[in-house]
Amino acid sequence: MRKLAAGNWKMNGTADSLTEIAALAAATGGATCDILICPPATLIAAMAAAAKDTAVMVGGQDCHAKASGAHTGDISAAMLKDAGAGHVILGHSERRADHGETDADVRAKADAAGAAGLIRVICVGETEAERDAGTTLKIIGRQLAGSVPDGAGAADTVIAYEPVWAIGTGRTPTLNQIAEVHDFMRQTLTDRFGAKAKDMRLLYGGSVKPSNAGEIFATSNVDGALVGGASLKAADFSQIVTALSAA
Ligand SMILES: O=C(CO)COP(=O)(O)O
Repeated sequence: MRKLAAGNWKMNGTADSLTEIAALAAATGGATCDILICPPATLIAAMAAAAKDTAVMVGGQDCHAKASGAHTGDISAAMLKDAGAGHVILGHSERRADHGETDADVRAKADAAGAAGLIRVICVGETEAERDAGTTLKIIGRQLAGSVPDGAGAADTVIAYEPVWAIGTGRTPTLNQIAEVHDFMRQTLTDRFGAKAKDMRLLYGGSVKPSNAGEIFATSNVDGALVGGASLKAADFSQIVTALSAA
């Protein structure tokens, strides 16, 4: 399977940030993994233009479950596609927390994204309280069951495990903890989707940086990363891409 280094710019970036794309493309010329940047929606079209003729792919950070209509401020999957996105992040913990998105909401958005021909990057992850309570695998299992649509396959769906307590904190799970969750996700998805789940990319996200990327990418069933802060600068993200290419 081709691995995936994905960057989530979150609510960061303006037109002047687009210079990072040329720098990223130049620094990752020999990469053997897929490279994706998900900027804020305002930058998708311009980033897609800047990334044309490079290996860098562009994605959205959310979409609405409906195809069109009276939903002020929202963006449909078809609009993302029209702007040049090929992927969309769904169910990020910040959206689950800030906008009250449920597993059912995420699944409906994932269906809409699939119908529009976007690859869905569906996020799951436990809070610190859930980990402390020993319920991590139960939570991940519930989120996978509720958020991933029927019929999902390796070509249209990527799963990102992002422990909420590791996002933007500089804290990461131990490699054993990452392996435990990723092995569990592979098994859970295989139980549901059969052989198709073997090649479904399972990303780790949460305080990935150049200094820890190599060991994380060597961990069982880790097929790439979803990177926040360290994806904003090509100088950092290119090192993560290089580490993934070498893994
Ligand atoms: O939430 C994340 C990516 O979606 C991870 O963010 P950080 O890499 O900044 O911890």
